Amino acid sequence: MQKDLESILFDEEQIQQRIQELGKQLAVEYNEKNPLFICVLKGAVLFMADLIKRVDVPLEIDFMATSSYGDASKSSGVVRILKDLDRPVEGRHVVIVEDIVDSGLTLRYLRETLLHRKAASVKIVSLFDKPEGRQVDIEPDWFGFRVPNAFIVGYGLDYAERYRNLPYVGILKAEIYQES
Ligand SMILES: O=P(O)(O)OC[C@H]1O[C@H](OP(=O)(O)OP(=O)(O)O)[C@H](O)[C@@H]1O
Ligand code: HPA
Ligand SMILES: [Mg+2]
Repeated sequence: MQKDLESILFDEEQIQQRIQELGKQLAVEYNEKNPLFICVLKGAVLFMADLIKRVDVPLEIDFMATSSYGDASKSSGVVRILKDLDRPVEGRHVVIVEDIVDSGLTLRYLRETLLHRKAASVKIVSLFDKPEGRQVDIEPDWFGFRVPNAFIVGYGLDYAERYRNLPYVGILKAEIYQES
């Protein structure tokens, strides 16, 4: 699969090292708040699994699935909830765990939805931030790495559902998403 990548941006060790740092920061912020960490499926599944092991305070987890890219490399602009949370968030300190903030449309929708449901607080941790992709005004409260304005895959991030299982992250060759 590596032959489909133009370059590797972050290897396994760099990713794990950065997640450890983020975990420590989150543990300081959420000590004694019993936060609810919400994983935004599917892309954030690897990050969520590695992150929560590094947040050494009591917390709970839940999952939501959204889709706006489908099999494309550009957002459709419409965010759909494919799977909702199991339990109410009213009164909870919520941390949205994302793999990437690109246009920002997914996160804006999720943040508004959770605030509307009366969460006590809603903050965002994203492993990757692509500021040049932004279409709406939203920023993660914590992020792991800035990435260039290119389509990246690996470590949960897909193109047409592929490449999620790469343990590293890289830029997908343009010819791969232009051929289909
Ligand atoms: O900032 P945005 O432009 O909204 O892009 C970010 C979102 O897009 C991707 O999800 P996608 O809709 O592809 O679903 P997936 O996680 O199942 O791949 C990614 O995992 C983020 O959730
Ligand atoms: O660069 C990206 N790669 C994969 N999925 C994405 N969803 C938003 N941006 C990206
Ligand atoms: Mg996707």
